[in-house]
Amino acid sequence: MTQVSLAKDRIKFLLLEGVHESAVEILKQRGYHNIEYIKTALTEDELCSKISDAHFVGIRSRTELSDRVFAAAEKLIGVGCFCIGTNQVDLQAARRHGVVVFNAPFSNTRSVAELVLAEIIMLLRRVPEKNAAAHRGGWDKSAAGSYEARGKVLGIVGYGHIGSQLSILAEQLGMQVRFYDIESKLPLGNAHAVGSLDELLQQADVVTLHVPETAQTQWMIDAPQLAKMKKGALLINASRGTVVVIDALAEALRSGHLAGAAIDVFPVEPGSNNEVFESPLRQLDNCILTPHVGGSTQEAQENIGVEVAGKLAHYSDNGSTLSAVNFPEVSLPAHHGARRLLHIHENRPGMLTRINQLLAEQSINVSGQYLQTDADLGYVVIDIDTPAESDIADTLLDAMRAIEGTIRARVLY
Ligand SMILES: NC(=O)C1=CN([C@@H]2O[C@H](COP(=O)(O)OP(=O)(O)OC[C@H]3O[C@@H](n4cnc5c(N)ncnc54)[C@H](O)[C@@H]3O)[C@@H](O)[C@H]2O)C=CC1
Ligand SMILES: O=C(O)CCC(=O)C(=O)O
Repeated sequence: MTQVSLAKDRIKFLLLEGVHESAVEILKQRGYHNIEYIKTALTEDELCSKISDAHFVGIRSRTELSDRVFAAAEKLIGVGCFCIGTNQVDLQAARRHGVVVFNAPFSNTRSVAELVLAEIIMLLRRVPEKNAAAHRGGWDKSAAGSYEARGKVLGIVGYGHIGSQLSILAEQLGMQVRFYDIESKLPLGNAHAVGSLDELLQQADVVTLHVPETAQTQWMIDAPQLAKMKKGALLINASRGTVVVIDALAEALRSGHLAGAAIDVFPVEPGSNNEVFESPLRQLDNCILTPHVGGSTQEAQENIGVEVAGKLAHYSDNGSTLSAVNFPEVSLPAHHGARRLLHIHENRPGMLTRINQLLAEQSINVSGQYLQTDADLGYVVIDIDTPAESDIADTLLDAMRAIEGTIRARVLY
């Protein structure tokens, strides 16, 4: 499959799930006006049809980009996840199709940490139940089961960007922070690491989950783990819906083993605000339910829009894959006056030799060459000196396409 450089107005961006308008502004500033903007996620069938003429697609956490979608996306060269998680994208399939995937690894982390901090206080004070009762005309003025955050043990599972920021904020409230992470992490402030998930569950008054969706974190919190938590403890999940077994949690809340929970992410989430949200947790007043809004603040969304749209435009203009999540990373200087050839290939012996042979046969002077490979993918970028009126780059591109093992090739003018 090949892709030549196109005039910017022919490069189509398909933006889904209502990504922030800042993304549209950035793309327009960078000269890209062919933008289709859709507020919801699409089903796989809808997506397969919509994506067929798109060169870039922008999504959030709800859009599944499967192998089938990539197969239908014949022109696609880049994906922007306007969020942190990339579990909704088949990253291996993207590589096989020569599609680079970018995300925004930091921009919404503070927003999640702040929401969780607020939920800790609300749950400790039994606000969800009191609020629900008041809405029904009840008046539950009582201190029973209500506590200060000061002095309580906060157990953080996953001490990454969100977990570690929360750690600092919670210590400001006087909480004692312990965390469990599969990697060795520098404890911030007075926090300290514990050796196992079970240890953390047994010690914490509040357990909060900040892990990515992986095979290891899938259904990590089920009935046996909930049983290990202290009676009257609280659980917060703003990570991924597949980390907690919802039926087990509902039972722990119903039985009173857990005093409360705050859940932002669910195994199945509505694709748009017009769909009904179904969950056994809807019946439980001691559970704060939020519609996957941990990262949904104006600040975070605006910053994410700028960051991810900028990465997509940069890749389109310049070929740079710096900070891509599924591709060999190549950071490239501007290619003023040179034609730039981009070649994505299977990492086989002799690939670079064959490309360089083509250049030598045409007596082309190479002004820059950049190569990065990993186990099975190679990405080489070649700047060639050629007069502006020459069409040698197109000739070379055709020859490069013919090399066995080529996944995708482009030329930038
Ligand atoms: N609710 C929302 O709107 C949002 C949800 N998220 C979710 O939060 C997750 C975490 O975000 P960040 O802190 O930025 O990610 P991060 O990658 O900085 O940190 C994740 C941490 O979890 C650890 N980890 C991985 N597997 C583990 C396991 N099995 N047990 C214990 N620790 C494990 C990692 O070593 C890492 O330190 C994201 O992957 C995303 O799924 C992120 C942003 C917004
Ligand atoms: O805001 C969103 O759409 C998704 C946020 C999220 O879960 C993430 O950044 O991983």
